[in-house]
Amino acid sequence: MPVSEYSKDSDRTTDVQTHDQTPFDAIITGHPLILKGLSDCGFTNASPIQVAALPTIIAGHDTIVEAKNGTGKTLTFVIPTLMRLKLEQVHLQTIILAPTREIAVQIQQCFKKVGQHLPELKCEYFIGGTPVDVDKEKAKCCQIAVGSPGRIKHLINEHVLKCSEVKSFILDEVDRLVTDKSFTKDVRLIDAKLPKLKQTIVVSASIDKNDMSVFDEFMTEYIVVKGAEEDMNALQDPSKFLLGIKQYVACVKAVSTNIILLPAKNVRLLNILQNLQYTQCIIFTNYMTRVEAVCNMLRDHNYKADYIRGDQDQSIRLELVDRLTSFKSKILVATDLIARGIDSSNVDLVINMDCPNDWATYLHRIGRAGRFGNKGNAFTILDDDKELKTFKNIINSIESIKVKMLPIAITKPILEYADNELEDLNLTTEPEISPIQETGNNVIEDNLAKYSESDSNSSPNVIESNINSISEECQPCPERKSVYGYGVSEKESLQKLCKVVKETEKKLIEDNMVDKRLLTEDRSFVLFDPEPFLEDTDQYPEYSPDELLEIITKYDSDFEKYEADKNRMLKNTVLQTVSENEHSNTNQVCEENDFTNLSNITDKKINDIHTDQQLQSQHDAQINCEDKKQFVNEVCSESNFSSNSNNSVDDTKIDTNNSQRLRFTDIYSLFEIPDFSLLKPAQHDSEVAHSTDVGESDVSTSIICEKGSDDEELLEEESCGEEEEYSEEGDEEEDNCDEEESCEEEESCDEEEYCDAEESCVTEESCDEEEYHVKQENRYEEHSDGKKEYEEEINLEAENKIFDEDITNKNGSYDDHLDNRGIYFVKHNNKSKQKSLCNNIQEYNIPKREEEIIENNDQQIVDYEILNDWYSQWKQQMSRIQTFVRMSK
Ligand SMILES: Nc1ncnc2c1ncn2[C@@H]1O[C@H](COP(=O)(O)OP(=O)(O)OP(=O)(O)O)[C@@H](O)[C@H]1O
Repeated sequence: MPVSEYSKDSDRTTDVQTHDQTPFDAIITGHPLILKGLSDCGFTNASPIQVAALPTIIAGHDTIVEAKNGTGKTLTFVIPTLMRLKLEQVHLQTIILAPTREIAVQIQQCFKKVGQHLPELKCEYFIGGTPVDVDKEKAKCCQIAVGSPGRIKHLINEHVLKCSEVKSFILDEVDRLVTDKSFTKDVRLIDAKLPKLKQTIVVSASIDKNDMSVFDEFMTEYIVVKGAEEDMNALQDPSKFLLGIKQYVACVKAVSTNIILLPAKNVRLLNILQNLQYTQCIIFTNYMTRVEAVCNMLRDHNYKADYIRGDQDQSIRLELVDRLTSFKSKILVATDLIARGIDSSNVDLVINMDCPNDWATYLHRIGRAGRFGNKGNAFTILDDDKELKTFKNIINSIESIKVKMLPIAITKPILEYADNELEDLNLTTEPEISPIQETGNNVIEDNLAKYSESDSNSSPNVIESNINSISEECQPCPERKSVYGYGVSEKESLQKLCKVVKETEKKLIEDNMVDKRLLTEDRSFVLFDPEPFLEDTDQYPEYSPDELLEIITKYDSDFEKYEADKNRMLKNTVLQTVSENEHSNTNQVCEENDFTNLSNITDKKINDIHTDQQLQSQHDAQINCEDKKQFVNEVCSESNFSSNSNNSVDDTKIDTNNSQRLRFTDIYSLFEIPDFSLLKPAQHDSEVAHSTDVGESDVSTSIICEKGSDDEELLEEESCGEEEEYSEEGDEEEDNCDEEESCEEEESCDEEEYCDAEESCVTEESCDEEEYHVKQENRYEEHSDGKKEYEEEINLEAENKIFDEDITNKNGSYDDHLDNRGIYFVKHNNKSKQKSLCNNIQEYNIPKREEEIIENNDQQIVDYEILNDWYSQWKQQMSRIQTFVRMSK
């Protein structure tokens, strides 16, 4: 039934009804204009959470507000904020943070509506993706600032938003703001700028009990207010789910490849849409790339559909949300960008095309339907194997959830199925199948294990040599899909690889080889070869590591069948390298030259390949020689870097008492990632200087010169989106200023904190696109100004006080250019190197700033060589990791 037909108050669920209707004027006294505003918006009676929270918040207590989606939490802070506002004073009095720009705009609109009779009210939104100049104007006489943390932090740091008179600080969707480390830093920074004496209100529908301690940081004493529990109905309804939403799972047969799975899900989607009446629908997918595809598919079937995702221009995004909330769009296909907060009262159908990443995401997604006690339906389309299991695991952690299974063949309109006609989703999770029972003829048996067994005469590889310690720890559930060795699951394995990547980056940062603010979590993994995982390789750089991790994890093993020959060869390539390392370099300490030495590139690579060929022909006579040649050519042409024989670790330094450490070391060795912990930081400058002296300038500039190279393209492609948005939106000044923030962050955030933030990105199962986008946004805001970064590098003293300065000067753009290409800054003290760099820059019509550089006494300049080497090597390492991932399926 369309919402409009049952939207009378009495038809709403008890989620939003108190047993004795409480009119707002019973709670709010002395504010007739606010009451008038409420009444004009159609808000007469308060919802249970409003009844519970308003008195506490009006009384000035720090408060945690937790209530189901769509039950009216926004008004719990909008009303008290308006009540305490000193309208005659034009300075900033309240700051409200939200994790997405769209939510921020929505909150600001709510203030405007409820405060429509307060002519002096000045409530503005401040979000990334909009011109910062305009924000600066708006900030001048703003009383209530609502925004995304990045932009608000920026404006505070620029002293545009002045915090000294702020009386209340509100965090909407607080669980996101305080658990997503990319927000946490900003939130902390903002909080630190606000007066100690203020009221803090935090709000969410999904506060995890385990995360409560984090609030101690923001509030000393607080009151927790929960909507449902305060309400009489709470006893019957302790769950977090809205009573008005019926939840269904619709399965499709698990098939061998994603390429088949997606069309199968599309069929199911169409099937649902055809068998259901709905007013408005939001379809969520986990992947940015699918949003448009699903939307186009729907349009092909004559559905009126829009799509929204994070890489769209901000004005388009806002327009799309507006189309949804003003009921102009019937179906909106979206990423998790709008999973939270967005309120469109006519949405009564939510369809998940993929399994949400966690219970909170599921909760928020389906909470887009059933707003304020309306009824709605939520469907989650899953394959009947892995995805179904994952889904069960996710929702199992939520109390009182009821999900029905939709029959495979829908024979009548879905809502005509009586409850007893549909199976309950059995939430008992099935135990993982022991991989041992599945070996035999299975094509996806553990290639690594197979290799170890079948080729026992060959030199032992590092994995094999450490099998015992690993299996001891992981027994009794060994799994076959491991890139790590026996007893480690594929997922765990991949997560460990992810950690290794992070660990390596961290060490690079610690050794001052790269600038930590430019080494982001997205950098390394974009260097994976996308070909086997994604249909549309152009989209590849848009994936965050966590998304990639998930893609890889979910990637179907049947691909092995198609790529078997190639994989076998790659397998041998890697194993042979491992074997060589084991033999020849066991006791060599990894040296920094491993990274900078690019000599013997092609020869060594060809040698590797030849060795592989021999090995391959011994092992597999079926491989076609022509294919092999082609493969060799492919590898030679795509790789400009060879395995470096010095890249082994010193086995004697492995701490055998620490299996975790041991495993990391194995991986370093296996993938030839130098163990940076064995590097002496002091070596850095001298070694770089040495490599500069031997005339590597060609190499050093190759990132700049080889415009067509893969690395180059990837870097450009990745940075291009940022640049586009950045320049289009006129955020230069913002980014100028953000350098200050970075400095300040560096001062205030210790290394550990930084590492935590990095780590968080690793452990999240999949980075949703909203998150990705917001992270990107934060990154632009923090990092985009290469010039500023450069100045930081060369002027450490200024760095310490930069926060207090009002930086408005605009220098040349050459460093911007560098930054936009994703190239890192590295300290260096070689002037000739610096000069050649500047010349190269000039070739590309980039304004040069040679004098400025040379005049600098710190002699710290940008060095591309090391970065080029690093990228090349990293790329190769990543492709090897990927190869192992493929092999091990
Ligand atoms: N007292 C009220 N009477 C009628 N409608 C209300 C009342 N309070 C809120 N609403 C409406 O309910 C809808 C949901 O409110 P709101 O967006 O504040 O929910 P929420 O709890 O913040 O949801 P979410 O957790 O999804 O962000 C909005 O359309 C709002 O206008």
